[in-house]
Amino acid sequence: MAGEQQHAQPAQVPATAREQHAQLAEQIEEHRFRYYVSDQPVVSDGEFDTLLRSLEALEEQYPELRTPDSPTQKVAGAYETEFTSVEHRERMLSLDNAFDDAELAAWADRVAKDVGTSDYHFLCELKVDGLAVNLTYEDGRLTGAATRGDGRTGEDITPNVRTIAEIPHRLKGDRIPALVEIRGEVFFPMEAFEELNARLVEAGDKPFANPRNAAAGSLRQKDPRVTATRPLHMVVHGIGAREGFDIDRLSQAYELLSEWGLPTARHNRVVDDLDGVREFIAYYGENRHSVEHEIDGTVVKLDEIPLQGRLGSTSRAPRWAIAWKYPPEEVNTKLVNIRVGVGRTGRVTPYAQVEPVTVAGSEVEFATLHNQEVVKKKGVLIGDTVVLRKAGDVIPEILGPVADLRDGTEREFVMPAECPECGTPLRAMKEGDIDLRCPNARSCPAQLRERLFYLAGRKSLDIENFGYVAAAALTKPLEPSEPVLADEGDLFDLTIEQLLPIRAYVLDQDSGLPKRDPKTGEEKIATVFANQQGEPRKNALSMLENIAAAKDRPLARVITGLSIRHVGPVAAEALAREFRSVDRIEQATEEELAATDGVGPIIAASLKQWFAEDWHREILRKWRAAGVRMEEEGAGEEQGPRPLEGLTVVVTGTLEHHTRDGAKEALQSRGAKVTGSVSKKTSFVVVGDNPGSKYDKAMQLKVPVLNEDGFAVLLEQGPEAAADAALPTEE
Ligand SMILES: NC(=O)c1ccc[n+]([C@@H]2O[C@H](COP(=O)([O-])OP(=O)(O)OC[C@H]3O[C@@H](n4cnc5c(N)ncnc54)[C@H](O)[C@@H]3O)[C@@H](O)[C@H]2O)c1
Ligand SMILES: [Zn+2]
Repeated sequence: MAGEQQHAQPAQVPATAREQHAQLAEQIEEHRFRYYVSDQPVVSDGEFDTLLRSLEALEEQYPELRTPDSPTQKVAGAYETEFTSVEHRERMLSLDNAFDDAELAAWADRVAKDVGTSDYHFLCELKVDGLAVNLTYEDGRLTGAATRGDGRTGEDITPNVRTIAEIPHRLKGDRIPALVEIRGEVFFPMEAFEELNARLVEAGDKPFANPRNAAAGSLRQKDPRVTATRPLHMVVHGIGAREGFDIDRLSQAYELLSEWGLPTARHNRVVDDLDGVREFIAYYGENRHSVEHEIDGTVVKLDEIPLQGRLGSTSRAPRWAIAWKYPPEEVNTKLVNIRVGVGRTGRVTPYAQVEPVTVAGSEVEFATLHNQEVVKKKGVLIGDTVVLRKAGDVIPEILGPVADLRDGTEREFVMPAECPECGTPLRAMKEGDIDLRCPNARSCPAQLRERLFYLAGRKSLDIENFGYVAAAALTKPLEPSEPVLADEGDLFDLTIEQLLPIRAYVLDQDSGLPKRDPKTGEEKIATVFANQQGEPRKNALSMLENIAAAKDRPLARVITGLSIRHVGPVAAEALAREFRSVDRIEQATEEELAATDGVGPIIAASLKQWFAEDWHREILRKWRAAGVRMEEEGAGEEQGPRPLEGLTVVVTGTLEHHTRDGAKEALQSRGAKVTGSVSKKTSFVVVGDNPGSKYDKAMQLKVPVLNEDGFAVLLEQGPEAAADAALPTEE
């Protein structure tokens, strides 16, 4: 017997290991209590799993420590709580995990060996991140609902579960069994999470750290009326005890359950072999966020129910199923500070600075907080331990605080009254705006820096060697005392002599904060444009060359570079196309601007406001004097004729001698309008290779179709000659 063995060789387990085991076990039990009973865990799942794995490793080394009451051997959750306990007819188990492909393959091998047939299938399911519940239906009526508890006995939460709209009080259809236990996961939708926390904070209650805790906390309410106000959902993922209901395959059972009106999963897949399983795992690893609930892994099950019985279960988990965990997207970290950043348009946004952590494969130090209202709604305090989430390519965000770890030193964030970069008092620009802005648009170093960086970027003038560090050095140097640029007006007149003496912080583009030396921790300062001998750096010289070359960029890019609110590349393109010069945009009335395709009233108003500022017009004057393009070639009355004026042309398919944009520009510069869809009003459709449905449409509507040769005729000789060169239309 195990007990006797322990007695026989007590010396084999060193006292330190025994002590370590006891300590770990106690910690784990405490975390489980916080997780399953208080719904307020203080460590992340990842940290918890690490503790549990350390315990397992210790027991691997000293098997005597693996007693039946070790946390590794039990389904967690046997606690005295305020709910009445209720016995499950069949045990509710946990799941064993596979953390890599070898563990998954080992599980599949064991199944193959023990199952005694080669005729079986794997059912792949998503692992829903919520809390497990058991529903008991007798003669089709919901007669009880319980949490998992220790797997044998759970908490009676029947009145609470009855408030969940998706869960039928009565099963519908025929073949309703005398008894069936339904197992599933209750979850809280991510979209509703922030709103719930906002409500809790406003009422002076503790916010939840993440949606999983919100689900558990909402369901396990003393007053079911509170549960009723929470948007809980459920996904069914198993069956327990049953009478008068026999079925061969779990996947088929789900179909039946669905007919009875139960919320079954939509993403399950039955596969023949391990490769099929791997594919499913890989697919949802990539598409984790295409699902309506949070998932923390996938669950692979033997689909044949009689074979499940043959494999049986351990004290904690079935042998016929295994969970594959995806890397956690949530970690706990300390909210060191809430800072505010100033954007290109002066918008001041708070963001979180956290103790650096690695999550979803990258190191995170900053997370967005959007605005001061969001900070309040999330209920986070500076100094809190917080749950940080980094999902895929999405910007890291803070979900909520771990309120149970507060020690009273945490403090509320107060939105500063003044711009952190230039000291100007902040204000909302319009009544009802949540966002505060720095009104010092012209020379606020932060705003000018962001504008310059944008102007030098891909979407605008695309100036190589002109990056964030240069933009910062030109606008907020340590030396000389005055920045070289007070606004973007003098950009094209910069000289190397002006640049050489500049010393400035080397700024990080994501945070706008000085980068630090990894060794000393000191903020980096550099003569950005000169080397140690005081000679120009190569980058500085090419930056100046590239600035000069940028004077000749197309008009639309110049307009984009002015950072006029709401005027991005698309609107700039529309403006350049319609007005063909900055002067004409300035002279146009608001109505004319608003009537332009792709512009509209908001942009029109914004343009009018922009041109009303003296310093803006001064920028234009200086740029013009420096030789920056202010009009499209061929613009203005005195310029050549517009031979294609009045024509509407569609270009489709791949042309040999023109890019799509090139073809468009060639047409537009001659006055034609280029559109994306063919109608009766279309004058010509230009087709290249693989033209697709637009070609068919043109044929249908008998719109003249030009191949590339015909297109050349149109450009060179005009519409009449082109009509003769059109392809024959089928009758
Ligand atoms: N942060 C903490 O302090 C803390 C404490 C305790 C536990 N935890 C976390 O809880 C989890 C461990 O809990 P566990 O032992 O219940 O194991 P588990 O959650 O890893 O797996 C078992 C559970 O998965 C659920 N499940 C979801 N989708 C399923 C599906 N399609 N088919 C079958 N079951 C499905 C079931 O409810 C089942 O009970 C870990 O993620 C752990 O990190 C965290
Ligand atoms: Zn400012």
